[in-house]
Amino acid sequence: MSKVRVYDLAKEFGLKSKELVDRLVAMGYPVKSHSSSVDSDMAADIRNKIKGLVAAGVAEGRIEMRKEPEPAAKSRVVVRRRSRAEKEEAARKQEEAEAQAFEEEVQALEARLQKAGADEPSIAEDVTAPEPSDLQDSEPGIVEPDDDTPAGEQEPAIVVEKSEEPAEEPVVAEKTDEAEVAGTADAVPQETEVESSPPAEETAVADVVERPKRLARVVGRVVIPVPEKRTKPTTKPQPRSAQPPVAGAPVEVPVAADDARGDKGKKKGKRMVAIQPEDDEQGKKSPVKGQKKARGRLDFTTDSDVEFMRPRKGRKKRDAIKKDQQMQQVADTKAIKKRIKVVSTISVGDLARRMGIKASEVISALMRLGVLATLNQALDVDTAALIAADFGYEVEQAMTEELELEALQEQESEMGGEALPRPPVVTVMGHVDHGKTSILDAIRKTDVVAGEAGGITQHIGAYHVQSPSGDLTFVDTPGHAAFTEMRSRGAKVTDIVVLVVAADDGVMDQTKEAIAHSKAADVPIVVAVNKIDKDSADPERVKRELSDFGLIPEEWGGTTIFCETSAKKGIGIEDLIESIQLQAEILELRADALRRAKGTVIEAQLHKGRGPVATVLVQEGTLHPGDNFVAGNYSGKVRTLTNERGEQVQAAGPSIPVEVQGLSGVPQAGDEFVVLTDEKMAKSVASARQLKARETELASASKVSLENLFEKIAEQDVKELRVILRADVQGTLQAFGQAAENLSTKAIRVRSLHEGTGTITENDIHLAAASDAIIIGFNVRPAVKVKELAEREGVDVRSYDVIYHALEDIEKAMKGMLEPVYQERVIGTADVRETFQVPKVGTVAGCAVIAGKIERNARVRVLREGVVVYTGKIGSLRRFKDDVKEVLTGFECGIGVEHFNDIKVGDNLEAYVMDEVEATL
Ligand SMILES: Nc1nc2c(ncn2[C@@H]2O[C@H](COP(=O)(O)OP(=O)(O)OP(=O)(O)O)[C@@H](O)[C@H]2O)c(=O)[nH]1
Repeated sequence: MSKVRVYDLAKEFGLKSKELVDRLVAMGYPVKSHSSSVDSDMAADIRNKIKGLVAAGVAEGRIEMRKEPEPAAKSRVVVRRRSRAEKEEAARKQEEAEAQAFEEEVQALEARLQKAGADEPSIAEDVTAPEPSDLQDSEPGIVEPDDDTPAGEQEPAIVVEKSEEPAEEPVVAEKTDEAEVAGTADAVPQETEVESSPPAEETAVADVVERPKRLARVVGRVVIPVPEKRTKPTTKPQPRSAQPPVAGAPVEVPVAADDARGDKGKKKGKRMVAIQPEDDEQGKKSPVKGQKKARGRLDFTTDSDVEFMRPRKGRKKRDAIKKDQQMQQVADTKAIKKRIKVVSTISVGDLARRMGIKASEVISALMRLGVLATLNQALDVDTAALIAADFGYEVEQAMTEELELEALQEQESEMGGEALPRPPVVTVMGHVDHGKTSILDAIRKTDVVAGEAGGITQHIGAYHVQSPSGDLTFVDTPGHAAFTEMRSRGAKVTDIVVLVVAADDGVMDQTKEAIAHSKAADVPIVVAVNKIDKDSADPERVKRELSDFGLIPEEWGGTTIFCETSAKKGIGIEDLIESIQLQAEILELRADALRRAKGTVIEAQLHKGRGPVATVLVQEGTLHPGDNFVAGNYSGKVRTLTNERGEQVQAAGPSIPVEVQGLSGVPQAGDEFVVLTDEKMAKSVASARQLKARETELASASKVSLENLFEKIAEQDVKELRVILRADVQGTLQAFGQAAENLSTKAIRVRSLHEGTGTITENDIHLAAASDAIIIGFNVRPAVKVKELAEREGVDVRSYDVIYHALEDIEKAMKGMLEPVYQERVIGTADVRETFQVPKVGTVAGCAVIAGKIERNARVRVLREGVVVYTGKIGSLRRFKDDVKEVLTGFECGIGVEHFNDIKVGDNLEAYVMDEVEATL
């Protein structure tokens, strides 16, 4: 009997596989995942039932989505929209409830308005004049009756409304006659569109809903004290009451309108109007006031703005208040010299130094506040301010640029257009020679565009493939080290990992590492069992082996998609691409293409002729030439955008990688790339970041270590102690892994993130740094380079020779009782270049000191390929024939190791001393 896969059924109905699985499970069908199979009878039965459901869903979707009719929507999309429609419905109801509350307030206010005097213009009178200036000012008019002051004195408040809340203006336009409103250029038609979409009876309700909300906000605004300086343009609001324009007022309005059009024109249609206002909103530093007004007006014309304008306005208002307060403070605080600027955190030691007092005094002050702090502990601005106040200092939050950027990002995500499906970003990983490159090549061959244009001509670290089975973007980083290094910089670029495993070779070391790295990053894996064309291929074995790592094939009841491929013969490549798309569908990858671009630097370099260039993967929005941006610590303006085929492009949307020219420096892979409103902002954010980078370097972020583990548990910073294990033999790993996990308590779980035999590698350090893990090695020692990296990254690397000691240390650390009395300090490393047999003495190693120094009295470890083969003391240290006390880097010497004669050429000798460590508080 033929079998049908669930995802094929899903495709038939245009449903998402996940959704269909959920439905089928709810209906009691024995399916587990999208690739479960059902026999043809059951499939027919399902088809019947689902047909009915989908039809109902379509109808429902249409009814609910009448506001946003979309031509030729597939039934699959309709089902998604249905749930959105439900959400909208809920949101609408909530709004109505809110609106009712506002309505009551408004009624009360209107009653007061009537009492206050008939001479003031009513709302209706206000809006009879269709001129933009009238529209702008009509809202403030509502509050005038509350104020008994003459017109001239009321105006400052009105001016504030105009400059702070321009977006509200069309609210009143809504209430005006349609014919008149049509005259107000671009501001109104779209607004009308929004309001006109609901059925006729709802429109009336909508009016009621909208109006009181805005009135209520206006009332709130009047309460805000208006600073004196804002009384300047007193004449502006006068034409509001349909009087002949007074000098000044009409000037403002045309400027506004012109600006709005001019601004649009400038963008040459690059961005849609929905984006435009955001652009402008950020232009708050703009010296031209009129511009701001125009922007506000534009804001409101976008149909989707109605929802999100409120929070933005709130923020704007708060910002304005904050600014005013800050300005007042400037005058007040000039007298106070004792000021400390803090970016985001300051260490206890630093704070003490800046106040010129002892660190212990700061620590005692913190204790009085109930905070137990160490010298290097970072204090946030608030805590630092509290402590500093005790000593007569003020702490000021520095780097407002970064905060502004945060606010901008928040706004962007709030206001953007619709989040639409985007292509998945894929990284291919696997063991050496299992066929990563071959699979990538095979996939690239399916690219329809590259096929026509002569293929991918340029290596830019990431490329986009448009295959008939769907679009994909590959991030072609060299292995998982780069992948994890980027993650350690906070960048999440990859959506899906394709794990290539050769069917004739099975799971190997790097396969395991790739699994560990993907899991730590929480990225789903699609397995490509490659080389199935080979006689020795055994795909079942690969499945069995991968199951041990939690990658269980769907046919065995798991959730991992396995594809059998032969990159060489082009078998299964289409299936692989489809599976990736399927996984992407499950992840519901979406992005808003209309907002300002935001992405991640994949790689960057200094090019001889072109200066700094960076490959950027756009993750949100659309990037255009001319955009001002900040990438890591550098700013810039996009000069050119180049795709993977070496062609210059005018736009790059979500999931599209492009090479960007126009940077002021070389950012790092994994740095965030954000488009900002203007060059000035980009520059100030970049310089603030450079400052912060310097500070952070000094404060060196505290990662988890056994020493600070207890502290971190107490602060609830850490819920699990992640450990990466390395040992000389497999048996130790198993024994320790098990015993360590058994140490888990309610407060903290011990979790082994990755285990491997052999020496500690740079990859281990990257993984530990990105995952906040510690590294424990048994009889293995990291190489000098690896050790330096660990120091730079602040990763705690501990070496033990007995499992019991390691377990004891972890247990003590968990209880906060770890008090190291002695701490090992490596003082130097030497390479063994030759060996000599000296009668009565034994083997002497002819060495070159490659790092630090070797001291006669030091202890020494003999390492062979990173594995400790002996630990003991230095027996003799000679330069030529003389006994010496120490030998420095770059010099040669003879070293004898006490009671050890098995030294071989190529061994490393690591000299170390044990320092006594004072017990910490
Ligand atoms: N028979 C067979 N050979 C394959 C297949 N895929 C790749 N190979 C061969 O396997 C070898 C290694 O393939 P690569 O694609 O270079 O493997 P890789 O994983 O990228 O290797 P590294 O870049 O060294 O990590 C090459 O000789 C390929 O021709 C396949 O499907 N079948």
